[in-house]
Amino acid sequence: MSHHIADPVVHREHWREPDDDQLRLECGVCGVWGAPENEASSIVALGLHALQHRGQEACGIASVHNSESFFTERHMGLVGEAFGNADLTNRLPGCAAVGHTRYSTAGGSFLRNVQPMFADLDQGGIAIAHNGNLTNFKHIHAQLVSEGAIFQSTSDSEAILHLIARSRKAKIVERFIDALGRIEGGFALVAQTRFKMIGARDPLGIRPLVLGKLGEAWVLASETCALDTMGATFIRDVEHGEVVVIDEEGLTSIKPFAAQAARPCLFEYVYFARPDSIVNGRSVYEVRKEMGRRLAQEFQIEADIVVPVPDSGVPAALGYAQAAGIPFEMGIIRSHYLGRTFIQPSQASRQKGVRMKHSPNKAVLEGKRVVLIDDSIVRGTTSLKLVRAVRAAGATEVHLRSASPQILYPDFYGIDMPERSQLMAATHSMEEMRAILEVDSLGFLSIDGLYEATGAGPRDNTAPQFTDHYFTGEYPTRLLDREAEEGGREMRGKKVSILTVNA
Ligand SMILES: O=P(O)(O)OC[C@H]1O[C@H](OP(=O)(O)OP(=O)(O)O)[C@H](O)[C@@H]1O
Ligand SMILES: NC(=O)CC[C@H](N)C(=O)O
Ligand SMILES: [Mg+2]
Repeated sequence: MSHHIADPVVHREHWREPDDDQLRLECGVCGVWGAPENEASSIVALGLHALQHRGQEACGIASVHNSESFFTERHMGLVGEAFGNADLTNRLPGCAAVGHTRYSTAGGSFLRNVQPMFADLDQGGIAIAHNGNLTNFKHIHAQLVSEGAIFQSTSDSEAILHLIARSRKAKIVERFIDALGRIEGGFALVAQTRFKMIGARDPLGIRPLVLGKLGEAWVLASETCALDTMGATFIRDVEHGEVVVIDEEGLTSIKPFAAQAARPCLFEYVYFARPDSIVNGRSVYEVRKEMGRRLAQEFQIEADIVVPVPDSGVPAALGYAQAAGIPFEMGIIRSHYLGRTFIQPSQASRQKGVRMKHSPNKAVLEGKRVVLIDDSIVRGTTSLKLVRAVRAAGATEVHLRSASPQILYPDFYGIDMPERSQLMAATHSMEEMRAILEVDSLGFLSIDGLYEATGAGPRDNTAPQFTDHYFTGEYPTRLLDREAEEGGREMRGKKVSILTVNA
């Protein structure tokens, strides 16, 4: 028997469209507790605007009114379209609210997967917003479904709600923590119950979460740039493995996991976070500039101009230009009217998208030897288009530099990084890449150069300061679902070779 439902993917092999394998962004989460009457949702909407770069697929806000009623709105599309210029005081009333801006990593892009997700528990409602990806979702899902759970979505985040609902503990915070004990992977969570806001970060702190204050109100957000937009003051990072509970009593910090060293995600510095954010105490802008400076030291080259691939390549190019003493020029102009990643369902339309997003600036490129700087090269689609465009605009030489090392391995913690077969550096040698990208020379920042740029010193190979699995293949956790697919092969801490890399 078959019946039509909007999302029939749960029991299929493909958890997303087979061709939908673009490097995607992250989700953004934020929440406020104790805001003036009916203002919480407007404050959260501001925070979500600032976190738009972390996800452009969908967004939502859930508010709590009078510690009694929950109001939720979930929309496909951008925050501005959903919540901009609107009076939210009636639509989403209350002094507490939580919000989410989504890029899917588990489950397709449609309304039932949009967050915050809400459940009515026996103690009252709970709304949760999740940034990250659970590495044991399929395992938990199979177990819950066999016990009779009925999932309303195909998103991994819903599993957390089921686990909270099924916990035998008495109190909501205990049930929340009970659920955290069952999930694995990367997560930054912000939840609202009738009386409390709860924030949590995974045991390694892979995903970011910061705490702030706005007058008397407490604020949680993925990045400090959201605090700035909301008008809140940064208090501190939520620590790795920490649960913060905010209610009438104030803030309570709980450390429910076995203590271990933090391993935040290095890619927040490379690409995800907004340059004006402070991540793990370091300015993202400064780190990116330093990546560029180190890139210039690692590869010295004669050139006339340094050109960034906007947006995220800009600070590294600035650092490079300053260190190399070569003028920085905006040789590529980026359209303001296209999203950060112009996701298209096919490779052909993706290529067209890259063409629409960036245009060469002939006036500065003509007759010049160009160093082109991007933060990362994933599939190579952006690079090849731009190299051709820069040459067509009259550049005499093009030297391409990536301000991060070669991306060789997929991510399972909230970055929708493609499989190795799609990653250019995983399937080609340096010389092959140079030839395919049609550049005079090609260079990638070393892993130590990247670590140094963060201010953390060189990579400590026995206890790395960050998780850098996309560069090294060393995953900081076990990967239950993936390991099951790989026939039970342990992947944690190992150099994983799913496909052979050409030297
Ligand atoms: O090798 P590729 O598969 O083409 O992917 C790499 C590109 O994707 C990212 O930019 P994106 O367009 O997502 O965002 P940005 O505008 O913030 O740079 C990244 O900064 C690279 O430019
Ligand atoms: N990028 C993310 O953090 C996504 C969150 C969640 N896994 C989802 O797919 O909705
Ligand atoms: Mg880019």
